[in-house]
Amino acid sequence: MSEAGGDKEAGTATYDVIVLGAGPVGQNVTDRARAGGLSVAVVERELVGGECSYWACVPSKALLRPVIALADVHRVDGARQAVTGRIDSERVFGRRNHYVSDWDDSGQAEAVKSMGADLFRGQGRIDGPRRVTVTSDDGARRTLTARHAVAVATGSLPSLPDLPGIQEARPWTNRRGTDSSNVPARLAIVGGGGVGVEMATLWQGLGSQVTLLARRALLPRMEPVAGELLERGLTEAGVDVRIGRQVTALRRPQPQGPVTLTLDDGSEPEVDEILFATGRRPATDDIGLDTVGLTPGSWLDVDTTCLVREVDGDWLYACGDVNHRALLTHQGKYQARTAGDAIAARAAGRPLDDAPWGDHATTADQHAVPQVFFTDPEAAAVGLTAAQAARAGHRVRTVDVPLNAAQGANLFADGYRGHARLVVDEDRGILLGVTFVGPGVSELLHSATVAVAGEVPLKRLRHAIACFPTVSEIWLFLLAAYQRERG
Ligand SMILES: Cc1cc2nc3c(=O)[nH]c(=O)nc-3n(C[C@H](O)[C@H](O)[C@H](O)COP(=O)(O)OP(=O)(O)OC[C@H]3O[C@@H](n4cnc5c(N)ncnc54)[C@H](O)[C@@H]3O)c2cc1C
Ligand SMILES: NC(=O)c1ccc[n+]([C@@H]2O[C@H](COP(=O)([O-])OP(=O)(O)OC[C@H]3O[C@@H](n4cnc5c(N)ncnc54)[C@H](O)[C@@H]3O)[C@@H](O)[C@H]2O)c1
Repeated sequence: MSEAGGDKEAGTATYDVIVLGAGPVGQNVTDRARAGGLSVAVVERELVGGECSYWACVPSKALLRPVIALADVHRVDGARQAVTGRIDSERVFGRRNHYVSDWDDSGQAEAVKSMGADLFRGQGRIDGPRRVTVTSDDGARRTLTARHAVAVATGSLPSLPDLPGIQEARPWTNRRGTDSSNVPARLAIVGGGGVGVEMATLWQGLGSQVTLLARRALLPRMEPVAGELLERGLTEAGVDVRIGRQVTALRRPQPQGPVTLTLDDGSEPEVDEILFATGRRPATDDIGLDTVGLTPGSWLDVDTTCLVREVDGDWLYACGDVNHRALLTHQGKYQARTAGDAIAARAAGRPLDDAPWGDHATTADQHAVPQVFFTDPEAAAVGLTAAQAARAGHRVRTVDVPLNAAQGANLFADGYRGHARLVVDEDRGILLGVTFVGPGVSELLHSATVAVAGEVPLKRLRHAIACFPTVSEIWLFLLAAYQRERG
């Protein structure tokens, strides 16, 4: 009997729950299933901690923070004069290396074991209902059986367009974009979503001449004002932002030489590296989906408890990026906590609390997903945009206020430039969505998330007083503008 309660024999073992993938999401399923008294096996093929810890959220924010801190200091007279040198990219890379533990996952592997789970290193594949094989690097194969559940938390991979010359160009993805310790003199970035704009901010800040190619507006899933202010910020930082441009082909005749791009306007810019930030695909092509009637390489469609809809028997769950609900670590962890608790409840024969906003429901995935892009300015939003709310059939009123209406914003940064928008459900008198764009707004977002998820009536929000002189006082101006507009 292992610590986690699995019965191990030569090459086989049985657990209550098997978790595929030990990223932040897999670890949270594990934690909650263990808290529910279940034995858990966790299978990881690369690093415990996943993409988030080593090639996405953590290294990108470790690299971005010095760039944004420097920009913030330059907006404060008196402090600006004290900072005269250039950014020290070597030290910034050292900071990043510290936060990714030099790509050594032993600390996180220990954390998984300290939950009382067993960790299996290797490629996990579903092999029919409730069964998983694990093939380790040396080819050894084990078979694990789950009494109650298999939870897929295998994340996502970069999705690259099929362009002539793309292989020869050896493009960067989020991997080299976050683990490189060389600053390319000229870097082209394709894609104006979250990865594209954060990478443009950080590599321009570290000294590259960045060209950002976006076929549509920047941050197209947010309110248009976010993309507009960000385009202005990036341009002022020196990024060559080209909206509406597409790459049609690439050439890199010498492996160490420059890359020549062909654009749809016929121009042929030359760069030293090109980074594709053109979205994600599910990491499900080699996890045995065909053995349970699903299509390899597809996103996994789940119900509110994260149970995969198209599989019978209530045993297959999918959490995090792989279910395509919201490709964000915090949202995946929320799904994981919910699914882990639902697995434990089902295993114990307890009734589920899966009505909207119940303990076993991921209701926030539909109504209150918060997101922050750590750019300059920062872009932060929760819930629906005005366009999404109108499409969903709500009777909507939008309220817009420049963030420098709040004295706290001006004291935070001289010449503060930013914007706040409320999307109000006029029938219910509650907020459907909130957007803040400006320096330092990331920490402001949770106030909006509480209001949206809590469906706090606007009448009551008037009594939630923000301190003077903080940026949060923008709530006062937003609510006053709302009252004015309603007459
Ligand atoms: C550049 C970048 C920056 C980002 N920044 C943020 C941010 O600031 N905030 C935020 O909320 N989100 C951010 N995201 C999104 C975030 O990284 C993902 O939402 C998050 O990593 C999803 O977690 P996950 O556990 O589902 O997947 P992952 O973190 O991808 O982990 C999946 C794990 O499963 C393992 N695995 C896969 N297949 C198998 C298999 N067959 N067998 C065994 N193991 C397997 C993988 O090796 C990996 O360790 C960012 C993404 C990118 C690309
Ligand atoms: N701070 C954060 O929370 C954060 C940061 C980065 C990424 N993320 C998440 O990670 C996920 C992946 O981010 P992403 O930016 O790679 O994906 P994305 O889907 O957000 O953006 C990809 C962009 O690339 C464009 N695109 C797609 N194919 C293209 C092509 N052939 N040519 C030109 N443009 C093309 C799309 O129009 C889109 O605007 C997102 O869900 C994002 O929310 C989160």
